[in-house]
Amino acid sequence: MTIGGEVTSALLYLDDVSVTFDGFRALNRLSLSIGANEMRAIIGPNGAGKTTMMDVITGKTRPNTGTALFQARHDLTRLDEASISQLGIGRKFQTPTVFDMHTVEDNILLALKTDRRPFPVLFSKRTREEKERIDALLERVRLTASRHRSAGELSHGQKQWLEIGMLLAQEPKLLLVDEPAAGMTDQETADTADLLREIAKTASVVVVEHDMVFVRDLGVKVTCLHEGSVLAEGSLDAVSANERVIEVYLGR
Ligand SMILES: Nc1ncnc2c1ncn2[C@@H]1O[C@H](COP(=O)(O)OP(=O)(O)OP(=O)(O)O)[C@@H](O)[C@H]1O
Repeated sequence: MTIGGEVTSALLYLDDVSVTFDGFRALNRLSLSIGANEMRAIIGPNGAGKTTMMDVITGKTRPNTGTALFQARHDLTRLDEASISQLGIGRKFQTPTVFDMHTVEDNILLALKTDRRPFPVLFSKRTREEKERIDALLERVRLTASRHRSAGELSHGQKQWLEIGMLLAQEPKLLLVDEPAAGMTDQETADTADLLREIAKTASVVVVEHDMVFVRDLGVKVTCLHEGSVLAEGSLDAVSANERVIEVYLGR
């Protein structure tokens, strides 16, 4: 493997990655790189390989062939999921997984601690530093006013933000977000785009999304996947005008 400029400057570098399930190629020689503090939107029809790509990055799925490097030196194809998470790669699945019975701020506190057993964490004294970090994270995800409510009472959009706040507590260098706008109101969708843009000032963000209004709002480079490879990449306007993209995805 040659270590060229693109490899060394990229935070995430995928090259020639293939994943086969029972003879079916879910990823087909996929190449993609994400820079530091870059936000990228990934679009594409159902079955294009978007989830499988995220699974390769997080170590859930091993590629049959190809290169997956983080910070030009960590070979993601050889690390397990826990090690990859510790490198600073966080993943937000489509359905929020927060602790409904606990308050919003306790959810953030649980995410801050490495000891995740709720009893010792919630009943131990909070340090000043922890309080400040909780305040800052709640502010960031727009939940300061809801801090004492139980997470189960939040709207769907607020639960998504809480989970993003819990991921931010781990200070990720790369955040993978799967369809954050699904099921959100128009206002929540617009607020989520703002939030992700803010996050991208200090971390890289990969957003898989079908909602084109939201993708336009993000205002970032777009990659369209199809049949496990990159079909088109560039500005949303350029990608949307691509005839193949219209044929396989947008024009449906
Ligand atoms: N564990 C698996 N075993 C067999 N086939 C799989 C497996 N995981 C994914 N696939 C297949 O691989 C292809 C790519 O799936 P993937 O979930 O990555 O697509 P996607 O772009 O995320 O689609 P969607 O937008 O519907 O979530 C699909 O045809 C899917 O059926």
